[in-house]
Amino acid sequence: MAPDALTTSAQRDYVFVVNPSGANGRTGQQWKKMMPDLNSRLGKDCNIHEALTTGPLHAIEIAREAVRDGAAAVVAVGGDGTLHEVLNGFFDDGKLVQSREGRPGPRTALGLIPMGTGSDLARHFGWNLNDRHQAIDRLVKGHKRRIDVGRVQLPDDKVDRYFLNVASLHLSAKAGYFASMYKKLGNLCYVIGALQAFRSHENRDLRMRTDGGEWTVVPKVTATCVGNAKYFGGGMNITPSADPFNGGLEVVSLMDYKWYDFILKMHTLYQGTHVHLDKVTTNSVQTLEVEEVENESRKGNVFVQADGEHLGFLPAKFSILPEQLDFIL
Ligand SMILES: Nc1ncnc2c1ncn2[C@@H]1O[C@H](COP(=O)(O)OP(=O)(O)OP(=O)(O)O)[C@@H](O)[C@H]1O
Repeated sequence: MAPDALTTSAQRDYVFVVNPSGANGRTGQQWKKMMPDLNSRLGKDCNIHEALTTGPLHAIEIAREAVRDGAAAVVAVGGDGTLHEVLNGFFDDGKLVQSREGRPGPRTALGLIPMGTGSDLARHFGWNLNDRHQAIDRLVKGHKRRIDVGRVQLPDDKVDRYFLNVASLHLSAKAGYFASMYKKLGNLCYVIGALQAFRSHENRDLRMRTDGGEWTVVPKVTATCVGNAKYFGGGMNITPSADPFNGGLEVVSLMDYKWYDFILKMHTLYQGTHVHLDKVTTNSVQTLEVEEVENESRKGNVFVQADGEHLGFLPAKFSILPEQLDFIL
């Protein structure tokens, strides 16, 4: 990774966006422990910049500034929520952010040191969770691959949102919304979130269309999950055929699930075998649009999430943007 003579200083900048509150504060502690090793192994070839977030959405601003400055890489240090925010910093006003001077040369790459509660993207790649030596090895090797990015558009929200893992709607999105309130309890937060979401849940008929085709009414939807990668909810293999390098999204819908279905079939969600069951459909798409059925009395309360972050409510459009970024593998 020796810098060549034409490389500017900014093009050697590695900006680490650290959420000190991630994983109930463990991210901040682990980050401090790994700094000496990181400096000694990466510091001779790169300028290491540490940026601690001060609250929600701050990581978006830090990442956007770093990309504008032409940094070599922006590395999210934390969970999927921090990665989600850093990813969103690569985009502005519906487009990829360009470096200020439109400098030729290497584009800013996206990296991840997974230190969150769920760390579901790390599971997709089979990385050891919270293994800081392995994470530093990856950065030192610097192997990159163009990765697809998922996009969610909510008409009421002027800002598009981007995701790497899984976006979803209805029960799973509501469960994620509640789970985020119980992160102090570690992975148990997902179980409590699901129980709380179920209390007020009702399966709903929803209108959907894929790839700009005909609208159809899908009956009694419990949850629809749109995967760029496989995992959500701290290890559920919800979209088991999803691949962030194949230019498509895997859509999995659970229909007419009752509370006891989750108890009896929970293990299939972790194994990824639920897609072979009745009441589950799976589909490979480029775009999916979903809206509520007209004339329903209960409107406006179908939750939408991406990468575990609550985005809002239906209607929503999900699409794939192939090969958007260099991702450090
Ligand atoms: N300094 C901060 N103080 C409080 N919250 C923060 C801060 N910085 C970021 N956040 C918020 O913390 C949330 C969760 O962060 P993160 O994803 O890193 O950890 P996690 O939730 O423990 O892990 P995972 O998402 O993998 O389950 C994000 O939604 C982010 O907006």
